[in-house]
Amino acid sequence: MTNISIDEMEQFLAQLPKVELHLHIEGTLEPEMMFALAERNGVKLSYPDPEALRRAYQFDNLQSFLDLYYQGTSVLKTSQDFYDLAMAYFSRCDQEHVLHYEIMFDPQAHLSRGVAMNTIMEGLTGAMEDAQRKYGASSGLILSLLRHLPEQDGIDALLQAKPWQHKILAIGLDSSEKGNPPGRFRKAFDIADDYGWHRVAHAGEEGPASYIWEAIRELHVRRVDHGVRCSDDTKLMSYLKQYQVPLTVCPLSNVRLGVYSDLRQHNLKMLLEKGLCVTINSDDPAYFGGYMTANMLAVQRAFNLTESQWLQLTANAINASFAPVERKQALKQRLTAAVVNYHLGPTSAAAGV
Ligand SMILES: Nc1ncnc2[nH]cnc12
Ligand SMILES: [Zn+2]
Repeated sequence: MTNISIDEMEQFLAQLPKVELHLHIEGTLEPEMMFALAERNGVKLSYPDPEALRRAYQFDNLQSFLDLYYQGTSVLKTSQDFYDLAMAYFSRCDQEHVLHYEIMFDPQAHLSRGVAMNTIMEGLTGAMEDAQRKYGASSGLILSLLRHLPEQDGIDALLQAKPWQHKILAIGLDSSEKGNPPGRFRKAFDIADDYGWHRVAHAGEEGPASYIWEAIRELHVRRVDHGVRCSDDTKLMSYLKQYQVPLTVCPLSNVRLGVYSDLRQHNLKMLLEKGLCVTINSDDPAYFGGYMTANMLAVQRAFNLTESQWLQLTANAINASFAPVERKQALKQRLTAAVVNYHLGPTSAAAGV
């Protein structure tokens, strides 16, 4: 490939088909929507307006973010609220050519406020079905347990999700990582196994590389959310490479939460070049300053990746997804067609060149 300019590379990234595998739907709650839902539901917020709230988004670490994130969920009360929240993200995905997304939700953050599992699930699944019809996108739901709470609280949430088990793709594990090792959630993950779900967990975001091992060995996770601390352990890096265990890396999140002081210090390029299955994701875009494309552009500005590295990152995300084989094939075809189209123009792509 010939060298292309920074502007051309940014255009290339903007039009590239994308797959997002690490996204908390509650983390897409933009301040404007938070205020609109607060008004609709009679909830009082502790900031005067969306701008003041946005100014408060200065985080020292994961916990300082989570404190605001959980406060934000207080405006989500009805199925319509969950529907509107999800639909806003899906519409954004359509604009950014995100063709497949696997979204996490935190039921315990809502059940504890008296919002029923049916309310959450009706809203989210309704939006997913409409997004499939309207945009042709495919999606999946990951029920994520809050690791700062006792395992039994998570098990109770899982039992309430049983009637919805066929609408959920995977179990996840998130929230405050330090001091909350994955091994504590073995029984909960066994229940998810009985439901036929896949398994993922946040590990090695702020917590040590040993939590990544633990998530793999004790929770049998199929992919690791974040996982960037794997670079502290060379044996672990070799394992992740050998078994192509996907890492759902979230660049802007890692900088906003102080995991890296600057994107140029991030290890994602090194991990990619060593052959690990790295993917790029947005985590909580309303809080961290950007959705998929913004994350990709920030990575490009920091690392000046090649086109083939971007194709690798996207192929990794397709392979790492829980989409059915036929859908993965269709996504790969869309990726190839978009690249041909970008370089040779739409006629060539349509002719199957
Ligand atoms: N980045 C993150 N880490 C852990 N838990 C989360 N919940 C929402 N975003 C999270
Ligand atoms: Zn996350």
